[in-house]
Amino acid sequence: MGNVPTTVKHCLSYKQIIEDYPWLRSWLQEEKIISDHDYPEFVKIVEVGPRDGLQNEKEIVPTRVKIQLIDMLSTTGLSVIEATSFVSSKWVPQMADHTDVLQGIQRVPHVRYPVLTPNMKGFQDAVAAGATEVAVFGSASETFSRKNINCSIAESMLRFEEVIRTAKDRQIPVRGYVSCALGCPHERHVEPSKVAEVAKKLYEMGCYEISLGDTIGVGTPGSIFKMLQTVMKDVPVNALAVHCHDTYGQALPNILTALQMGVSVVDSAVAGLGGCPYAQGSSGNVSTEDVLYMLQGMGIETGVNLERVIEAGDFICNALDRRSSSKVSQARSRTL
Ligand SMILES: CC(C)(COP(=O)([O-])OP(=O)([O-])OC[C@H]1O[C@@H](n2cnc3c(N)ncnc32)[C@H](O)[C@@H]1OP(=O)([O-])[O-])[C@@H](O)C(=O)NCCC(=O)NCCSC(=O)C[C@@](C)(O)CC(=O)[O-]
Repeated sequence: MGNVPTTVKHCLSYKQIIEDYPWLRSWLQEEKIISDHDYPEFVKIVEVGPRDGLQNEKEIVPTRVKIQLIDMLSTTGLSVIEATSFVSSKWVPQMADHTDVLQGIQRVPHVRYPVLTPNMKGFQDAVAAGATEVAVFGSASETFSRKNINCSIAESMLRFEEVIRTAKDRQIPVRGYVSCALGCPHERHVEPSKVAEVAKKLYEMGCYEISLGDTIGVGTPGSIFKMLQTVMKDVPVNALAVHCHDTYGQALPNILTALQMGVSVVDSAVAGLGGCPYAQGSSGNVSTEDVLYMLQGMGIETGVNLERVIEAGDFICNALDRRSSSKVSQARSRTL
């Protein structure tokens, strides 16, 4: 929220005043009365651990473990937990139990459980299994699109169009992903204009939110700034989310940059699990615990209980017999 003196904060709706008198903002910033950045007051966390976090695990994680993880996450205050994906089990064996997972979890009111659906088959299977929200996933890189979903970007858009249209008829919300938004494991550089083009198409087709994925975690505050600046010309900022992997340790600074630009939806995975099976060498997602700790420190609301997320992280790390990638979780276990 920035550094607003208590008197200003308490006696006036300063945000409203700044909206009514935009010239006041620069004066307040120059006088250091408010921060140079207008951070969102609330950030929605989209927990992708059970899907993005687990899809790349070599050993098949037992279905009951996935269900327990989702059930634990459901008690943390998270409002969105991506549960699984309805993709080919030949391509991603770890997600073969999608129906059992979706039907086995205890759904908590006000928590949404979206699932990935790359095409009509995935969509139909997901709906038959009880999905009430889905996500399509495209790419800004032609090569990654072919390797990940076995079709060109243009073909993927035709597939998604059908999924989105059918979902709309059934009043099922659709989220859209754009992978390789800051770099591709095959083509390396990806032009921000290409990211904007794909994001715009998904948005115009009816996706309510577009998640921009740094699939291989190569982005920096400099590159995410340029990419978001370009995308924001075509898609309103309140429809954008960032999805950062932490390969180069840049995920938190990248998220901070996105927040400074007005983005208020952040994807993250409990315990920093994850990696994409079609992006060799990329590391896990930014950990939910670390994002929450940063947001708490900035006074930004999320509605999510950090301690409970740490417990869910401990549970899944024990089940996988691995140390959490979350710095916050590691620090907490050292100080216990
Ligand atoms: C997209 C497909 C399915 C196309 O797969 P395909 O082989 O090109 O599909 P096809 O239409 O040619 O059909 C071939 C066979 O697959 C079956 N099939 C067809 N569709 C489905 C389906 N939905 N579910 C189950 N089976 C399916 C279909 O029935 C047929 O079966 P057969 O007759 O040979 O027995 C395949 O390429 C696939 O499953 N890819 C996996 C993609 C994936 O899950 N990637 C990881 C997630 S993306 C990601 O992690 C990035 C993200 C989102 O997190 C953001 C970021 O980090 O940037």
